Formats: sequence, C-alpha cells, structure tokens
Amino acid sequence: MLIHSASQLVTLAGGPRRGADMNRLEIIADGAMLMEAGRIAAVGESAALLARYPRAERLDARGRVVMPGLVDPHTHLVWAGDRAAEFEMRLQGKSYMEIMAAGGGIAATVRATRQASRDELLAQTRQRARRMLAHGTTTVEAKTGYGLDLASELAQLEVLLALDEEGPLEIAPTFMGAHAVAPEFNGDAQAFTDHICAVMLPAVRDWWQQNAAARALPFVDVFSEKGVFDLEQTRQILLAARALGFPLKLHVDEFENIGAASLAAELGAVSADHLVKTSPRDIEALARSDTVAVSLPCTPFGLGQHEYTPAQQIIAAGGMLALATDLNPGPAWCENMQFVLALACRAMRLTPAEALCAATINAAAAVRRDGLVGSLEAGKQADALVLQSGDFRDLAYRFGVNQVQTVIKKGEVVYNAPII
Ligand SMILES: N=CN[C@@H](CCC(=O)O)C(=O)O
Ligand SMILES: [Zn+2]
Repeated sequence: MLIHSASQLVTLAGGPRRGADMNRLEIIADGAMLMEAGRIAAVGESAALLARYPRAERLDARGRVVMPGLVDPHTHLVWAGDRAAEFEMRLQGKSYMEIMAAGGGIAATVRATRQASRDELLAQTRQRARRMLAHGTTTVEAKTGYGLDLASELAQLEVLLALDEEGPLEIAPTFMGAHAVAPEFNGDAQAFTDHICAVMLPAVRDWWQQNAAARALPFVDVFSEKGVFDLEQTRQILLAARALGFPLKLHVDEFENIGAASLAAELGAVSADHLVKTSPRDIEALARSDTVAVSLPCTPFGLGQHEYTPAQQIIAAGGMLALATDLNPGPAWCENMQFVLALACRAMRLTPAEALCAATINAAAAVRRDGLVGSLEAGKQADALVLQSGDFRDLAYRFGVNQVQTVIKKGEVVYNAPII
C-alpha cells in the first residue's frame, strides 16, 4: 500500500536524539510511504513514489500529517478494578504515600487483581489496550506489579503475552515484583527484597524459558523510593536481575531523591522513569549514559502537583528524553499519549517537535525497539498514523479530543475514526 499526499511525512529518521537534536524531525513535505509485507519499503515525495509504484494500492492522506505510531514506554496496563474513591480522598488532602502507607494505593489494586479471574483480568486489560490503539499508540511497555506473589505476577505476565499475541497493539513486558512490599511480608522490605532475588527472579526466568523462549527476556523494574525499596535494596534487586540476563528499568525520584537515577545510569538500565526530584548531579549522570530519561507528566498532573521532570535541564545536558502515560489505576488513568504531549509542552516547556520525538523514536529506545519502530524509514515495521490535521504541532496545541484519523500497524489499517 502506498500512502501519499501527506502535508508532512514526519519521519524521525536517523535514530534516537539527544539534547537540542530532539527538534530535528526530518519532515518530507507532500510525502509518501510505500508499505510491503508489514514493513516500510520506501519513503519520499509523493510525485516520485506515485511515478515509481504506479500499480500499488493507494491511500490518499489528503493533505494531513503522516507520522510514526506513538510508543508508550511506561504503563501499568494490567490490573483489575479502580480507585476512584482514593481520587476523592486525595482531593480532600490525603497524599499518595499516606494512602499507600494505610494499606490503600498499590495494595488496594493488588487485592482486586489477585481476586480477578484470568479472563476478567484479560478482558479489563484488553479494553485499555484497545483505547490506547485508538489514540495512536502502536507499541506499549507494560508492567506486572499488582500481584506481588509469584503466581499472580506470572498470571499478569501471561495476560500481557496473550494480548500481545492477539495484537494489534504490541506489548513489551516488564516484571515488576518490586512494585511494593507484598502483604505477606508485613512491611519487611528487606525480607521481600531477599525473596525477590532468591525465589521470584529465577522463577520468572525459568517460566519465561518454558513459555516464551523465542522472545527476549522482559525488563525488570523496581519502585525505588523512600518508604518502598531503598537504594541498597534497589541495587540488590537490579544486580540479581542483571546477573540473570534481564534488562533493567527503574522508577526514580517520583516523590523524594534517594540517588536512584544515578544508580540506573551506573548499572546500565535501559531507562530511568518519573524523574521529578532529580538533582543536577543525577541529570549529568543520565546525560553521560545511554539510559533514557522517561518523564511521566500525567502523574504530577493526576496528583495535583506542580513540580514536573526538569526536562529543560535534561535536554540542555544532552540527555535522551522520552514521554509516557504511566497508565495506572492510581494517579494516572490515561490511555492517551496525545494528552501527554499537550501536557509536556505546557508543564515542561517542550517544543511540539521535542515532545513528538520523545513519544516516538526516543520512546522506542526506552523499550529497546528503536531498530524496529518509532520512525518511518525503509526496512522498519510499518506502524504509522494519519492525523486529522495537516500540522504536526496540532498534536500538542489542541488537546482533549482524539486527533488520530487512521492507525496502521504492520502495514494494515487497524483503526479508522469516523469522519466528522
Ligand atoms: N509509583 C509507582 N507506581 C505507579 C503508580 C501505581 C499505582 O498507584 O497503582 C507509578 O509509576 O506512578
Ligand atoms: Zn510506573
């Protein structure tokens, strides 16, 4: 299929970007793209491609933007139930960490998720996955972490693999047994840390080899935060995971700085995520490393906070910045990366081009799939969007409605918005 007559074919060609280079989108005016067998076969100007491939089936973009499918590199996609009551408690002044310490928060979702049948969990998760796809996300990272015992964590991984198999949304899974201290451990974070290292991580690897041997191992992630897993416990879990071959991710600096962003850089984590209380020293450490800095602006927004990731400093230092929803049943139930772009430009002063780069090729780097998705280049997977407008900046400028017209996954149209 040949998509042609795009006002702007936003290619993002040339790999992940650092610093000021994030503004370089590599746009082809009046652009076109040929897709064959799920891959991108050619990218160029409409006149040239229409002349070169006269017999290809055509999709006329009619002067609208064509861009890579969005990549959401940080979500807690798989859970059961909701926490609307906690939303009201927070509005009345209770903090996220207070609710968590009182047995709510993550623990409340752990109870609901453990009680749900596999089919129920699959059905609730599928709905969210479909909503994400309809809003232009074609690849998503998704974490376990609402099971906290081996059987329920594996059940979450199973749901993620089943949904990935179903498609069309592609899922990069993460094992996050270290999301909170399991209730069976009565708040003893050290005992649970030891258990994760000695029992859970080796069991997850064995399970993976038996059930998903053809796939790369999932990421391992830890909620590194005062009152959850401290810096030494985080290091212990990450070293055990790395020794077993798992690639690493980390939740850092969401509420307090305990030095975890520098640890992520030191241990070669693929990404360090949240980054609200991040110090200049941590920013330097990230910028000197290959660890992608993933900002999750929906979380401070959802908590009614006014402090966001120091994105300008990360960019100025030459860091690789990505954006994600952090989709979860607590502070950030948001399936829509377009809203993340709009928020990032306002709260962190990103340019629309930087935000777009952070949500595509840099986000792909945060899930180690930048060789496959995140840009429109010959040889890559044909994951693309046709927007409803002719200017890519509208994706950040306008907000609150879905601006995606058509979603293409592996060369197939998988979603079409009604024409209005
Ligand atoms: N901070 C830890 N985990 C999630 C929130 C999960 C929840 O509240 O259920 C996050 O990234 O924001
Ligand atoms: Zn998270």
